[in-house]
Amino acid sequence: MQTCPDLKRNASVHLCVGFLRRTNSGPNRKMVPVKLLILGAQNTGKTALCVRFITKRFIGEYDHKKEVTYRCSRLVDQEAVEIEILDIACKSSVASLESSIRWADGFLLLYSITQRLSFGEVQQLKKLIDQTKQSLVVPTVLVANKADLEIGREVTTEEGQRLAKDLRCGFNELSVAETVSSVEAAVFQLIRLVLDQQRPLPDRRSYMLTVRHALTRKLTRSKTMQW
Ligand SMILES: Nc1nc2c(ncn2[C@@H]2O[C@H](COP(=O)(O)OP(=O)(O)OP(=O)(O)O)[C@@H](O)[C@H]2O)c(=O)[nH]1
Repeated sequence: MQTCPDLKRNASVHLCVGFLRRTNSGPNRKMVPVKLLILGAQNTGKTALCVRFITKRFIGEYDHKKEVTYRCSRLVDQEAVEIEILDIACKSSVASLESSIRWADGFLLLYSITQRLSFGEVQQLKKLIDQTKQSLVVPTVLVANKADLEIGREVTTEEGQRLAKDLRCGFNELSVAETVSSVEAAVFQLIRLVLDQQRPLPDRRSYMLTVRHALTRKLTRSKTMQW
């Protein structure tokens, strides 16, 4: 296993993957910014997931003292997306946690299948997210990590699926250590949820026009009746 003690030493890490070089999108193409926050109990693999997504490598141990913002650019369904993932310090105050929640557009909620306590913690975290965001729909994906440690499993896949349904989240059970593709799939699923929420409703304009016409007709009719 490789160690990476410096990753959490810098307040912000800029790991920009060469997206523009790999695609035919020109430099003038407008990127959509998407801000993600990864949350979960200690030792669930939050930093490992971020580093895996950004670098495709699994690094065993990290220094956990400071928060880190990971940055990269990816194409998601032909959309150029500028991604920021905030991995906060494990001993953050509630005030700083709430401020990070306000900053983010979407949330990765991580628990470890070998740690039942971490499963309980994601429920508390989702409650705090909903209270802080005060929005009916908050893009969130629940990630059950360490699926390679079947022998130490304390949370079943069905329990994870049920919780995701209750919390109205996406769900992925995976092993950051074993597969990079499932990590990418989970992050992309969240990005899609964020992009969907940011897109204007396709029929919002026509709906507004319909309402306007109906109101105009009603006003004209009532005027006619008055005269
Ligand atoms: N077996 C296994 N170990 C993993 C997996 N993901 C992470 N780990 C290990 O779990 C430990 C914790 O991972 P971290 O990424 O440091 O966890 P964290 O949630 O960022 O921890 P804190 O910053 O303390 O909250 C490390 O030893 C990782 O190597 C996985 O999928 N399988």
